[in-house]
Amino acid sequence: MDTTNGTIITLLLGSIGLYSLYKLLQKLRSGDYVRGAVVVITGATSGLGKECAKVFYAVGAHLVLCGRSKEKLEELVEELTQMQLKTTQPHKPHIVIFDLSDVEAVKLAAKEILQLTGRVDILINNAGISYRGTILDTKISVDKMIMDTNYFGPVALTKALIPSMIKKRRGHVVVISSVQGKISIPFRSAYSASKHATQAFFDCLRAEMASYEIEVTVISPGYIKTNLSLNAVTGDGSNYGVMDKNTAEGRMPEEVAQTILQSVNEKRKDVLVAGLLPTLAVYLRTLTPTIFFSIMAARAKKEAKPKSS
Ligand SMILES: NC(=O)C1=CN([C@@H]2O[C@H](COP(=O)(O)OP(=O)(O)OC[C@H]3O[C@@H](n4cnc5c(N)ncnc54)[C@H](OP(=O)(O)O)[C@@H]3O)[C@@H](O)[C@H]2O)C=CC1
Ligand SMILES: CCCCCCCCCCCCCCCC(=O)OCC(=O)COP(=O)(O)O
Repeated sequence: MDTTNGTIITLLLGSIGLYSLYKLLQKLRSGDYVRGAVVVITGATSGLGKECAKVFYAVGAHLVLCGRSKEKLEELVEELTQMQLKTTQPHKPHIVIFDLSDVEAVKLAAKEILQLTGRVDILINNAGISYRGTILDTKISVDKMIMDTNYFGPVALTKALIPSMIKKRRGHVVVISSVQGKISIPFRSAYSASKHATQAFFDCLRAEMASYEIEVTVISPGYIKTNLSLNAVTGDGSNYGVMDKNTAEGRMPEEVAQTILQSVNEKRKDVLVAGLLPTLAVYLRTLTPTIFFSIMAARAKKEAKPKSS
């Protein structure tokens, strides 16, 4: 081995060593960020929200679990308190019940949260509902319901809680958007619009909060194996009630919850949690929109149900 090769190998090993040390220090420091932090999670009754509750509880967060069903939240608290934890002092989670689509109920819930805990360190806006339908056959009341739940609810909750973060000059707002917050696919108009609005609002919030040391993380997952499609609504407001193949074959919610914890620890700003095709689709939409629009039009044509007359 000549001197040049030797130097290159030494530099390479040195860099790997330094990088590993940096990652280790980051991991050690990040443990403190969530341990003991008051973490509010919406949509904790099911799917991704429930898994976030488990993952954040396991690292010592002081949870406030939000949802519409008291029974399901109480079951989750029971499940959490049965968990064998490495942290010495687990905090008993609080539960707060409200419907996110009702802005007045959201404001009251925010007050209740602050009365219970005195502060919020991390807010995870996770709850959401999806939809299946054609634009022409979808009632405007359904468009509004989706926007109320997926957009105005998280916006109202964030607005009500963020002044308490500003006072403390500490806080982190996370929102679970979707790949569909970056690209629109056919027959998801209301859902996709609500997620695009979410992306825009929280990008703006990030800029406005930078001077207060408040972090904003937008998470945009691809398909996750949850009840999202089963709970989706159709254009007339009825339940869709189907476990879609894409959803059933999606990522496991516990894996996505871990990514969310890591993103919070690393104070990441915008996180796409998706496979190759959706990721390419996001780039295609930006770089060559005409091609993307043609692919979507072909998809709409292929998936459209034939009209009976
Ligand atoms: N699963 C997927 O493929 C993907 C999901 N996402 C997003 O992840 C988030 C979590 O969804 P996921 O876990 O998959 O789906 P689930 O249907 O399993 O969970 C949705 C959660 O949102 C709650 N929720 C719905 N409507 C309301 C409301 N009006 N008020 C209060 N809570 C409400 C539900 O509560 P309740 O039990 O009361 O119905 C439930 O806890 C959503 O924002 C979704 O858009 C993003 C990308 C992909
Ligand atoms: C150079 C080659 C580029 C090829 C690009 C082809 C484009 C392929 C289209 C891919 C579309 C991906 C859509 C992903 C949608 C998604 O992951 O949504 C997540 C959700 O929020 C799921 O909600 P839903 O209610 O729709 O189940």
